Amino acid sequence: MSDAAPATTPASAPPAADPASAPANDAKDNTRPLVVSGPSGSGKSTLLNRLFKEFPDQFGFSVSHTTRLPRPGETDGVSYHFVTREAFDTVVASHGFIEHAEFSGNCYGTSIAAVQAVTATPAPSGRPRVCVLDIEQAGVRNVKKSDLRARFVFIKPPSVEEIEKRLRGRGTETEESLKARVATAVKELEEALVPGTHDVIIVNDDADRAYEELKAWVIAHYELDVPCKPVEKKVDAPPATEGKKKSKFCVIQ
Ligand SMILES: Nc1ncnc2c1ncn2[C@@H]1O[C@H](COP(=O)(O)OP(=O)(O)OP(=O)(O)O)[C@@H](O)[C@H]1O
Repeated sequence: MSDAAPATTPASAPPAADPASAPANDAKDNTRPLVVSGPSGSGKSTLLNRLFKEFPDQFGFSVSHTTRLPRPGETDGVSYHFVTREAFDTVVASHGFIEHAEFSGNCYGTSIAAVQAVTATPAPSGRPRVCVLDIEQAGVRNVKKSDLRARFVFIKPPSVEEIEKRLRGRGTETEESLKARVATAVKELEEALVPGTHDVIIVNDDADRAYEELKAWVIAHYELDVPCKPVEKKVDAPPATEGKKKSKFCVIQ
């Protein structure tokens, strides 16, 4: 892969000159799921964890379905929707899953209904929580076919070599699974970089810089409560108004 690409590549049409005539597609809408995809090792979890930490309770992952039995401490409807194979197959047959797969004899799936349910539990502001989908390319294609009206962010690694290095460093892969992930990454990158596939492409070369890019993009497309940071006092700042109720959050509109 080339290192020459700009850090952030708007993958959609350029913005309209007059904001008043901006397409409705650009309006902030928390009911639109945020799809974050990218090859294994590109840094999706790293960036999303930072986002969730900085904006607590304002994002949510959907609850997946599984045919495996609950483990001690797991709650149905919270950890997973624990279902029978028959019930799982019914959802498959009705095209109710965005993505599903079988691992070690158990089925797992992300349902469209579960994604929609996330917005039903509002954020502390009362606005809908933003449902985040961390999915693979096949899932991205299915979301595009659905009525979910999602927004698509692609996290691009600086190079395939860097993915391999990071996955080795993460220490979660066997040599075999590592090779498989790298091979999949090459294919995913080819497909994902076709213009129009994603709304924005963020190159995760430097985690701090990539996070700032992601955060700015998310704030521009969703209504979030931004926790206020203490502002440094300026010498000529006007005196604070006494008795005024202070809010914990600044709302970015
Ligand atoms: N910009 C970066 N520079 C260096 N290392 C990074 C960077 N971003 C993430 N990493 C590291 O790379 C490894 C893979 O990151 P992460 O687990 O976030 O990837 P992922 O895309 O979520 O992967 P998977 O799809 O397999 O879950 C982690 O060890 C993480 O700490």
